[in-house]
Parts: sequence; C-alpha cells; structure tokens
Amino acid sequence: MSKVKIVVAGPRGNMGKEAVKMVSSTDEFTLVAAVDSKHAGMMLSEIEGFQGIDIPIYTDMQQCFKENEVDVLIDLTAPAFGKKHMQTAFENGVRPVVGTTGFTEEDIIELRATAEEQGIGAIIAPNFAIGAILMMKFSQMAAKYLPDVEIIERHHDRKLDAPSGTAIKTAQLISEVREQKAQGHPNETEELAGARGANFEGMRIHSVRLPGLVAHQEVIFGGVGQTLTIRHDSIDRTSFMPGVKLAVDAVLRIDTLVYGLEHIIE
Ligand SMILES: NC(=O)C1=CN([C@@H]2O[C@H](COP(=O)(O)OP(=O)(O)OC[C@H]3O[C@@H](n4cnc5c(N)ncnc54)[C@H](OP(=O)(O)O)[C@@H]3O)[C@@H](O)[C@H]2O)C=CC1
Ligand SMILES: O=C(O)C1=N[C@H](C(=O)O)C[C@H](O)C1
Repeated sequence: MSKVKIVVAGPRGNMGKEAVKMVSSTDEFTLVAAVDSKHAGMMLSEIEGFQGIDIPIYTDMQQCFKENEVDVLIDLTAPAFGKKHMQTAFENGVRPVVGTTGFTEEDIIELRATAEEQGIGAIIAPNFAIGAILMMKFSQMAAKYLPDVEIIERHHDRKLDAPSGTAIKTAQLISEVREQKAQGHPNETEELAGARGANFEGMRIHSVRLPGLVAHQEVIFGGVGQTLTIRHDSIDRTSFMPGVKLAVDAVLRIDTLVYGLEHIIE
C-alpha cells in the first residue's frame, strides 16, 4: 500500500512540531513538505530541532501543492489562516485535516458545501485529544438532565482566540440537547464588563489565559442541591497526536467535511 503523502502547515509551532514528529515516525505516512510563515526555499532540516527531516519549506501553499504530490494537509497555524488554507487545499484536490481554531458556523457551512461539491474529505477538529472528546460527549449527556451549565476553559497565554474552539464546540453540543435558557438571576448586572463571561445561548463561557497552562476545560453543571464538574486536562501536546493520526486515516475515506472528532470516534 502506498504511503499517505502529507504536508504540515505551521511546523515550528507548538502543535506543528509534534505533528512533524508524529508524521515522520509513522510508517504509513510520508512528510513531503512544510508550509511556514517564513523560511521559503530552505529545508526543514536547516531549522533547529528538525535535523534529518529533509523536506522543502514553502510560504506559498499553492506553490507547495503545484510542486509536490500531496494527499493530506495538516493545518496547525492561526485562526486568520485556517479557512484560506482549506480553500487552497480544496482547489488542489488535497484533503485538509485542520486543528486550527477560530472557524465560525458560517465558515463551516461554506467549507462543507465546497467539500461536497468537489467530493473531497475534510476534517476540522477543535480538539484532537480523546479525553477532550469524551469530556464533550459526557457534557452533552449531562446537559439533558442538568441544563444549567457554565464552561471554564484555561489555556497558555500565547493563545490567540477566545473562547477556545473546544469551549465553543462543547457549547454547540450542549445546545443540541437543551432548550435555550438565560442563566443566573434575571436582574443580574455586570459591575465590570465581561464579569459573567461570553454568552452562548444563555450558557456562560469563561476564558483564563496564564503562562504555565497547556489546555484545560471544566464544564460545571448546577442542579438543586448538587453540582457536577466534568474536567479535562491536556498537560502535554503529545495528547493531541493520536487524534491527528486518526483524522488523517479517516479523511481519506470520506467525501464531506466532518466538524469534530466525535463523529469519527463512535
Ligand atoms: N485541534 C487541536 O487539538 C488543537 C488545536 N490547536 C490550535 O492549533 C493552532 C496552532 O496552535 P499552536 O501550535 O499552539 O500555535 P503556535 O503559535 O505555537 O504555532 C502556529 C505556527 O503557525 C505558523 N503560522 C502562522 N501563520 C502561518 C501561515 N499563514 N502559514 C504557515 N504557518 C503559519 C506560526 O509562525 P509564526 O510564529 O512565524 O507566525 C507558528 O509557527 C491554533 O489555532 C490552536 O488553537 C492547538 C492545540 C490543539
Ligand atoms: O490553542 C491551544 O492550545 C488549543 N486550542 C484548541 C482550542 O481552541 O480548543 C484545542 C486545545 O484546547 C488547545
């Protein structure tokens, strides 16, 4: 069986570094190139930390796809680029596996239409960690019985988007099973703007950003005389890699856009 030919976008980033390692050490995958924000024309092996990985670096994704035969793009860049990178992949018949966050519901609808028009598989996964997927599934189960819920997500202070993609996805999954409801006292006021967090259909999302954190989330449910807390912690970015590998395998078998690994891990 021929190997899956992969390009990683964002190879010097926290996630990109791990993805380069995972792809390079997986027998059935081959890393053919990297797309970076700089270092066009260099080899990845010339950059510290990538010794022995002799693949070209491009800053122009179109050029990368023109000069290389590519099956899958793994995108781990920044919210401003995820959508554009997916469109470039579709134009070139390349299947995107995207961990980059910051997509709106409208972006997903638009990208799914393109994927289906072209019959190309694509996966956007706000979180690749299996524990985080379970946290989201368990939260959806709990929300049926305990509809008052607040989400506290905690991330490192280099994160660009708030709330996190995982918090938004969790709120979306919960809203599939609960009636929209305003939480807290009907007459409550914010003495400082933002004190009650972001409002997703009445559910509150609070974003903490601190050095020392990686990626953590608590989903807290309140009921009469009780609370339930469902918590997940990624303490290392290796936690995401089995999910990235699973997504690469899955994207080759689908011809639509799947948003969320919970649709792949049944
Ligand atoms: N789905 C999941 O499980 C996870 C998703 N994420 C998401 O993945 C993304 C990356 O996270 P993280 O690795 O922590 O971020 P980093 O900032 O550490 O890495 C992003 C990398 O992408 C590079 N980059 C930026 N723009 C481009 C571009 N247009 N083309 C190519 N490369 C580019 C950056 O280069 P430069 O620094 O020069 O700008 C940087 O090296 C974020 O959106 C984050 O939310 C993170 C963890 C898990
Ligand atoms: O930026 C991060 O670090 C993470 N981003 C994703 C998100 O926005 O949910 C996934 C994980 O939480 C780590």
